[in-house]
Amino acid sequence: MRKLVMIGNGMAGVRTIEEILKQSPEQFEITIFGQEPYPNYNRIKLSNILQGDTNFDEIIINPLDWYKENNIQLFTGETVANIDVEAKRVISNQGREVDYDELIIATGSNSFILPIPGADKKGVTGFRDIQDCEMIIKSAEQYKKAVVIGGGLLGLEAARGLLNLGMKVDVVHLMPHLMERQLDPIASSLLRAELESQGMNFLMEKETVEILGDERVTGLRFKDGSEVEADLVVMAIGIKSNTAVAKNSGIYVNRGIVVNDFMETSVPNVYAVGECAEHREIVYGFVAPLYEQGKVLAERICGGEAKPYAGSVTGTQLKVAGVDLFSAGEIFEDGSTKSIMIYNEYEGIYKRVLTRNNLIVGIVLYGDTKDSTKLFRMLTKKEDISGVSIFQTECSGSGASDDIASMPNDELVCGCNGVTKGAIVEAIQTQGLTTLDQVSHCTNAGRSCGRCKPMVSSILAHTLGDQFDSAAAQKTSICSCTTISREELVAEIKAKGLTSVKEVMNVLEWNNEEGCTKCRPAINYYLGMIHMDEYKDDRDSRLVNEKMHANIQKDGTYSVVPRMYGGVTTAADLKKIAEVAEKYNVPLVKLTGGQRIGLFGVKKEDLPAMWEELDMPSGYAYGKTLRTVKTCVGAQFCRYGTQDSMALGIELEKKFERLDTPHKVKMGVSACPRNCSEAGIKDIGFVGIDGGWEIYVAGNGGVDLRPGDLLCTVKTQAEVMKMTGAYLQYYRETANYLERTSKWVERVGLDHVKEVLADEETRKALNERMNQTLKKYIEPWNEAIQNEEIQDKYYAQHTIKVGE
Ligand SMILES: Cc1cc2nc3c(=O)[nH]c(=O)nc-3n(C[C@H](O)[C@H](O)[C@H](O)COP(=O)(O)OP(=O)(O)OC[C@H]3O[C@@H](n4cnc5c(N)ncnc54)[C@H](O)[C@@H]3O)c2cc1C
Ligand SMILES: NC(=O)c1ccc[n+]([C@@H]2O[C@H](COP(=O)([O-])OP(=O)(O)OC[C@H]3O[C@@H](n4cnc5c(N)ncnc54)[C@H](O)[C@@H]3O)[C@@H](O)[C@H]2O)c1
Ligand code: SF4
Ligand code: FES
Repeated sequence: MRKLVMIGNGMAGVRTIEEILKQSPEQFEITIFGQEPYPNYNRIKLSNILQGDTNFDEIIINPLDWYKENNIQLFTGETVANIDVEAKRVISNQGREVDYDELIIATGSNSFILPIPGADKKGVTGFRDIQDCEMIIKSAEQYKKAVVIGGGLLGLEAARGLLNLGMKVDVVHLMPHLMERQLDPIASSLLRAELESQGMNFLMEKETVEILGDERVTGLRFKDGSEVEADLVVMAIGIKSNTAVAKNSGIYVNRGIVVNDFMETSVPNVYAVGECAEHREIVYGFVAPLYEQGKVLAERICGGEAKPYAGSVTGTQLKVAGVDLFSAGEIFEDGSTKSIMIYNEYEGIYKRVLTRNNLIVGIVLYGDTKDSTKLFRMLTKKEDISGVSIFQTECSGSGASDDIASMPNDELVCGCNGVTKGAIVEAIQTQGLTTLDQVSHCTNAGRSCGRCKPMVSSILAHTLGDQFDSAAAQKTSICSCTTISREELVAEIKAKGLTSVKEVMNVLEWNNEEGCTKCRPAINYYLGMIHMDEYKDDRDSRLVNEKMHANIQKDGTYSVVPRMYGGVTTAADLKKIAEVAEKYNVPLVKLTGGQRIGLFGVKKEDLPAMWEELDMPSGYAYGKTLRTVKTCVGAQFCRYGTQDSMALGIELEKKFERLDTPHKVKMGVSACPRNCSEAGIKDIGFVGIDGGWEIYVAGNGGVDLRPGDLLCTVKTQAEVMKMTGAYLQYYRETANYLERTSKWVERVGLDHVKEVLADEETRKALNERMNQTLKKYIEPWNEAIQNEEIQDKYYAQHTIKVGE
C-alpha cells in the first residue's frame, strides 16, 4: 500500500480524503496531522455558534469513528514542523516522523492580525477556529463592549454573533462601503441600514493605528485621532495562507503554496489544496472552489484521468438573519459593460446584473435572491442572454414546487458543494432516498453552510412523486423557509395558540431557524392581527423602515415626516419644523404628495432629538399602516363643497393612525364630485354628495394605476366611520401580508366584500375587533424619546473624540 500523509485536518483536506476513499479505498495507508485538537469540523458554522444557532457537537463533519472506520491514523493537536522532501518524510513538533509516498499540504489560513501597537493585548483575537470562538463567548459573559475590525463577510457575521451574545457592537471599516469586494454602493447601503436596525454601529473609513489599554484592551485609536472604547476586539480583515511548513521545506511559495492545474507543488509527490494553495495567482477563501480542487487532486493522486482545475467563479452569501444577499463575479461597470437593474427602494429589494457582450459577468442581489441560482448558472455557463427574461417578475415567494419544476437539471442547488438539481434528483431516484440527511450524505448538498437545505427539501418533496401532495404543490408558501401558506399559518397560530415569531418558526418547523426578511415581518403582522391587544410587537422582525420609524434614504440618511391630520397645519407647527430644519442642517425640506412636510437627509443619531423638538406625532411615512388622509378644503371654504371634508379627514386619520395593515393604506376625502383630493385613486376614498358620502375602495395611484370602485353610499359621518372600520378590519383579517387593497379586492371580489359588509352584525363584530386592536398602539417617536434602551439600540452613534 502506498503511504499518503496529509498535513492539516480541515475542510478542504478531509474532503479530498473523502474523494480519494470514494475512488480508491484500498490504495493508501493514510495518516493525517491536525494542529487543532479536534476531528474535522465545519468552520463555516463557527458563525452560527456565535449567533447561538448551533453548538460545537453539531458542527463535527467527520467524527473520530469515521477515521477509525476508514483506517486513517489521526494525530490531533500535533503540528507538522518540517518536511524532508528528499527523504519523503514529515516531522511533527512532538518529534514524530512519518514517511510518505504522496504528501498533501492542506494547512488552510490564519487570521490576518493588524501589525499595530497593542495587537497582542488580552481581549484581541481573530475569528478562525473553535478556540477563538470559545474565547469570544467567554468574554461576552464578562464584558459588554465589542469592536469588530473589518466590515467584510467574517466581520459582519461575527458582529451579529456578538449582538446575540448581548454585547454592544461597533464595526470599524476601512472603506466607505461594507463588503466592498462583493457589493456595489446601493446594495451596501441597504445592508448597512438593515444591520444598523439590528443594532450594529458602523465607524466607516477608519484606520486603526493603536490598540489601547494596559494588559487588556480598553479601546482603539484611529488615524484621524478619534477613539472608541472596547473590551473585546475581533479582527476580521482577511486571512493569510498558512505556508510556513512548505516554505521551510523549500517548496515554492508566493502568496500561497503555488500549484499547477493538478494541485501539484514545485516538489514531486507533494500537493497542496485549500486556502493554503495558490492557483493561477488566486488563493480562494470559500469552500466551493476548494472542494473542486479536492476532486481534481483526488483523481490525480488515485491515478485516474483528472480533468485539470481551471479556477472557479465564486458566489457569496452572508449568514446573518434578516439579510438576504448574493453576489458573484464583477461588481463595477467599465466602458464595456451594461447593467440590468431593478431597485425597489420601498421593499428594500435591489437586483443588478452586469453584462458584457450579451453574457452575464456579475450579479448583485439584495433583499430577494430567488434569481441567484438561475443567474449564477447563466454566468458560469456563459449563456447568451439575448431575449431571455433575467429576473422573475413576482417579487414575493412563488410556489416552491413551481420553482422546482421549472428549474433546469444543470442548475446549481448547493453552491458550496457544486451539486446540481439533476444530481439530487438522480440520487433520490436511483438510491431510494427519502430524507434530507440521506440526500446530504449521498450528494454532499447541504453539508457546508446549509443555506441550500430548504431548496434540497423542496426537490426531495417534488421528486418523491406519489407521496407528493399535489394540493401542497399548488399552494403559495410564505417564503422559501417553509412550505406553509398564509391560510395555514393563520390557522396554525390560532389552533396552537402560538404567540411569538420564534415560537411560530420552531413549532411549525421552519427550514431556516431564523426565518428571513419575507416571513418574519409577515408572521409578526399575522400574530398582531390575531392576538389584537395582547401581542407584544417584535420590532426586530419588522422591515427596516418600520424598525427605525423613519424612512431610509439612498445615502443611508433618514427622512422625518410628522403627522399633519387631514393635511391641516398651524403656524406654530410650521415654525417648529423650520427651526428644527435649520438647527439640524436638514438638506431638503419638501412638501410630500400626502399633504405634509418632509425633512430629508437626517442623520440616524439626530432622529430622537429632532422628534423631541418637533413634539409632533410620527406621520408613519414609512409603514404598512394608514399613511395620509388627503382632504380638500370642502364646505368650510369652497363654494362647491357639500360636506365638511377636512373634519372627516381629520377624524379618520386620528382614529386609524398607527394601525398595522397588510400594506400601506392611503385615503382621500373630497367634499364634492370635483374630487380635488383625488379620492378616486386611494385605497379608500370619500366623495361628498348632497345628503351623504360615497365610499370608493381599492383605488391605486401608484405603479398599478386603478380607479376605485364604489362600495356604498352612506348618509352621515358616523356611518362613514363604521363602514371604514369594518372594511379595513376585513382587509386586515383576510389579505396576504404585503397585498395592497387593490389587489386584495381583485382577488376576493368586490361583490364578496360588499356582501360581507352588508350584514350589520358582521360590521359590528369587525368594528369591535378593530377597536380592541387600536387600543394597543402607542406613539413611537415619543416612546423612543422616553426610552433610553430604544435610543441606544437603534439610534446611538458610539464613536468618541479624543478628549471628550
Ligand atoms: C467564521 C467563518 C465562517 C465562514 N463562512 C464561510 C461560508 O459561509 N462559506 C464559505 O464558503 N466559506 C466560509 N468560510 C471559509 C471556510 O471555512 C474556509 O474556506 C475553509 O475552512 C478552508 O478550508 P481549508 O481546509 O483550506 O482550511 P482550514 O479549514 O483552516 O483547515 C486547515 C487546518 O490545518 C491545520 N494546520 C495548519 N498548519 C498545520 C500544520 N503545520 N500541521 C498540522 N495541522 C496544521 C489548521 O489548524 C486547520 O485545522 C468561513 C470561515 C470562517 C472562519
Ligand atoms: N459567508 C461567507 O461566505 C463567509 C463568512 C465568513 C468568512 N468567510 C471567508 O473567511 C475569510 C475571511 O473573511 P474576512 O471578512 O475577514 O475577509 P475579507 O478579505 O473578505 O474582508 C475583510 C474586510 O476588512 C476590510 N479591512 C481590511 N483592512 C481593514 C482595516 N485595517 N480596518 C478595517 N477594515 C479593514 C476590508 O476592506 C474588507 O472588506 C474570507 O476568505 C471569507 O471569504 C466567508
Ligand atoms: S372637491 Fe369640491 S368641495 Fe372640495 S375643493 Fe374641490 S371643488 Fe371644492
Ligand atoms: S449552499 Fe452551502 S451547503 Fe449547500
